[in-house]
Amino acid sequence: MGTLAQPPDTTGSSTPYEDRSPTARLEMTGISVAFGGIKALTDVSLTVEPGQVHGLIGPNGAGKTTMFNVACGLVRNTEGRITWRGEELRRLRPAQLSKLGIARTLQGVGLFPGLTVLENVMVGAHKHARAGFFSALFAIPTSDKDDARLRERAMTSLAELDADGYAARYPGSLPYPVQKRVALARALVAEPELLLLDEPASGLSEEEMRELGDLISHLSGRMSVLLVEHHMDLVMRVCDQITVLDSGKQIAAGTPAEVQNDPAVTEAYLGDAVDDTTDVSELAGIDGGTQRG
Ligand SMILES: Nc1ncnc2c1ncn2[C@@H]1O[C@H](COP(=O)(O)OP(=O)(O)OP(=O)(O)O)[C@@H](O)[C@H]1O
Repeated sequence: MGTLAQPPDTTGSSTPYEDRSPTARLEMTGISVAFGGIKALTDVSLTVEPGQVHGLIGPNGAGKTTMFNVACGLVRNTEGRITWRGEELRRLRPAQLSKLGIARTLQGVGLFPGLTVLENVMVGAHKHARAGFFSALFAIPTSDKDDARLRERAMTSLAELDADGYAARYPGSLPYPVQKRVALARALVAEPELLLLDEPASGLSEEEMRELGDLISHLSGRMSVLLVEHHMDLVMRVCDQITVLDSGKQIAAGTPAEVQNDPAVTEAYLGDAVDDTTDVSELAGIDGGTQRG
C-alpha cells in the first residue's frame, strides 16, 4: 500500500475519481436492536457526513458490530431509521448495497477461495459491467469489451492497494495482510460513495496499520467512511468524528480530541481502574493491541 496514487478512470463509464466530491450523508437515528431478550443497541444515532471518516468505538460487547451490521442490512433494527442520499432505507438488504453506492469489508476477509485475486476483485466490479455479477463469478463468456473493462477496473483497484502483483494468485496462498488488501480492493472497485469498514486493522503490523491509516485518509477525499476499529491510535489519527458506545448505548460523540477528553469514555474502557488523568489515547496499548477477527 505504498503509493496510493489516485488512479485514472480507465473505462470512460463513470465519473473519474478525482472529479468526484462526496455529497451523500448516512444518517442513523434512534437505532435500537434486540436479539431475543438482549438489547444490543438502545437509541443510538450517528451521522456519517460526506467525505468524512466516522469512527465507531467502544469496549467489547458495546454494540459496534451490531450498529455496523444495521448499516449493511445484515441486522434489522427494531427501532429507528436510516437515511441515505436523503431517502429513508426501509428494507435495506446486503444485496442492494452496491447499487446504493455502499461497499463494506467485514471482519475476516471473505474472499472466494476458488477464484484468483483478480477474479475476486472483478466480482466486486459487477455494478459497472453490463455482463453482471454471475457472468463475472462463473466466468461466463461475455463481450470482450465488458471483460476487458472489468479486468482493467479490477487491476486499477488492486494497483491502488499495491496488490496488483498478486492478481493471478489464489487468496489462500497469500499472507493475511495481503488478503485484507485484496478484500479492500474488491470493496473499492465499485467506487462506493460510502465505505463501511469493520476492524480493517485486525491482524496488521504497525507499519501496515500506518499505511492503512494513510489510505483511509486518502479515500475520504472521494467517499465517506464508517470505521469500526479497536486500535485507538488509528481511530484517533484518521477519524473526523467518533461515536462511542458502551453496553449498547451511546456514551459520547465528537471529534477525536473531544472524545479523548471525555471521562465517560475513559471510564467505559477501564472502569474503576482508571484515574482522572488517564486519557483515551493511552488506551491504544491496552485495547488496541487486541487481535480479533
Ligand atoms: N446474533 C446475536 N444474537 C444474540 N446476541 C447478540 C448477537 N450479536 C450480538 N449480540 C450481543 O449484542 C451485544 C453487542 O454485540 P456486538 O458484537 O455488536 O458488540 P461489539 O461492540 O462489536 O463487540 P466486540 O468488540 O467484542 O466485537 C453483545 O451483548 C452481544 O453478545
